[in-house]
Amino acid sequence: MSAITIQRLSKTYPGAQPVHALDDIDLQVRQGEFVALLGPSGCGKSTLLNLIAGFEQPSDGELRVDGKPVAKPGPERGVVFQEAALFPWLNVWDNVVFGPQMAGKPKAEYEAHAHEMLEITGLSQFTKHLPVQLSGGMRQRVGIARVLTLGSQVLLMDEPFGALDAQTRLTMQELLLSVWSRLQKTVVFVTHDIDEAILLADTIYVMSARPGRITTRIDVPIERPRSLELTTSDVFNRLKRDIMRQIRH
Ligand SMILES: Nc1ncnc2c1ncn2[C@@H]1O[C@H](COP(=O)(O)OP(=O)(O)OP(=O)(O)O)[C@@H](O)[C@H]1O
Repeated sequence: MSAITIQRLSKTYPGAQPVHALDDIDLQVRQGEFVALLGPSGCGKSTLLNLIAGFEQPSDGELRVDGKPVAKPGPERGVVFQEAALFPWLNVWDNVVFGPQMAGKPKAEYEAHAHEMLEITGLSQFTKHLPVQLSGGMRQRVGIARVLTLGSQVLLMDEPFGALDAQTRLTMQELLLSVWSRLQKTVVFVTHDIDEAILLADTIYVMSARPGRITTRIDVPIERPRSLELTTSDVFNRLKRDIMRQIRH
């Protein structure tokens, strides 16, 4: 069974001038697959992600995660935004365990897991730091550790590295590759950066604007494990040229 099944999905935002944000979207995401949604600003990438997250409801069509229709947000679908919305008065540890604590889980059920997720995201030495004491990249790591600690099998990432400087962005892409290969989560990753999509994803869906549609599906024919050096290879550049051509069309 696919982790995410989307069929003939459309979304129109109502209003005096309704916005037809998505039209006739078909998409299947396998368990453990890394999918990138790539397209220009306004093509509906965030709308699609918000529908999968359950923040919005489709106007038409079907959307299932693990076979069940999505009716509302849930802990099995963790969302990482461009800015990690951390509680500024809580330290890293308390931010990361906030979800399981609020869900009333006993410490024994989440503590060891939270420590492991903090280790995987390189935060073990920073558990007592407040968000204000961390860089943007470190705050995003906390955001990722938090959804991993929640136990979400599906990670929905909306330009999570879009606000970071170029160097930090590369470090975070490497971190995400390593987290993904260790934990085999299903990831839907929104970006308008072609390099980022090729480096990270198994499959890239290219979207066009107004109304947002999927124009092309690309299987990234690059073996894993992947590293940043890939981005200067011939196969990478050929694929990048192809995608740029398709986006221009
Ligand atoms: N809540 C809303 N109400 C009305 N229109 C909306 C709403 N959210 C998004 N839209 C519109 O839907 C269209 C798609 O927006 P969306 O944010 O999904 O695109 P995007 O591809 O993620 O863009 P960006 O890369 O700039 O974030 C845009 O025209 C946007 O203005």
